Amino acid sequence: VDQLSSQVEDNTIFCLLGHNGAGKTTSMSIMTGGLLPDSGWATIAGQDVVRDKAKIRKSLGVCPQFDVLYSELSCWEHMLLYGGMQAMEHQQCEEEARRLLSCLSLSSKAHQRAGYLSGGQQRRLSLAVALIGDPKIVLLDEPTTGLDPDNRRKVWKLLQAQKQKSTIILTTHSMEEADLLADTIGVMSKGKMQVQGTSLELKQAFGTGYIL
Ligand SMILES: Nc1ncnc2c1ncn2[C@@H]1O[C@H](COP(=O)(O)OP(=O)(O)OP(=O)(O)O)[C@@H](O)[C@H]1O
Repeated sequence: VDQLSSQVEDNTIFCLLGHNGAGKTTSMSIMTGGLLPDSGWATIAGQDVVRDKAKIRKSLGVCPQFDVLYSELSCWEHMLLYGGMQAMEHQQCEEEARRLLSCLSLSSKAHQRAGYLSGGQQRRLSLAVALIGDPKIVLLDEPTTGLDPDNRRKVWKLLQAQKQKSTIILTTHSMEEADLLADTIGVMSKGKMQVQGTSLELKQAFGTGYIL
């Protein structure tokens, strides 16, 4: 990642769009504190991602590119565990867990162990875990990869509603997804941010329109 400079407004969705190897996950890892930048800096709500990592993590929800779930814990137990980490009160945590599992069509799997879920179900559980407790900032690395069209739409609906409570940064390969969800789109290639703007601005600048 080279000379990346970007700013995301509160309660908006920022989509980082780019091909395989563009540098999206690397950028996300720097924001979560998983990777140290060689130079430069990033702040979340005014706090430095390296220096104030512990403080930032309290207001961060993360869905990594590859699901990091506990195979022996059920969906429900995952929700309670992560809700607890967000210091949610028990009853509120249960209500929120029920709501999120229902929005992501996982209610019938609530008491199934994560190790026995399908790939798409695990992906949705990873997303539910990232959203519980309404973290101020939500970082989602390709949250809809591997989902069927119906579930992808459910995720889009959930994220659009979540915007009222969180600022969301997500990576995707899908132009359709970025177009539908994003308030601002950043297009990355070869480690650099090539262009940023709203969908309309990008279409006006680069779109050729349709020829019938
Ligand atoms: N730990 C690492 N050390 C060295 N190079 C790395 C490391 N991790 C990733 N890279 C390289 O950095 C580049 C960007 O990788 P990154 O995972 O950020 O891409 P991406 O945009 O998320 O791609 P994808 O869509 O395939 O997930 C790739 O060329 C990759 O090989």
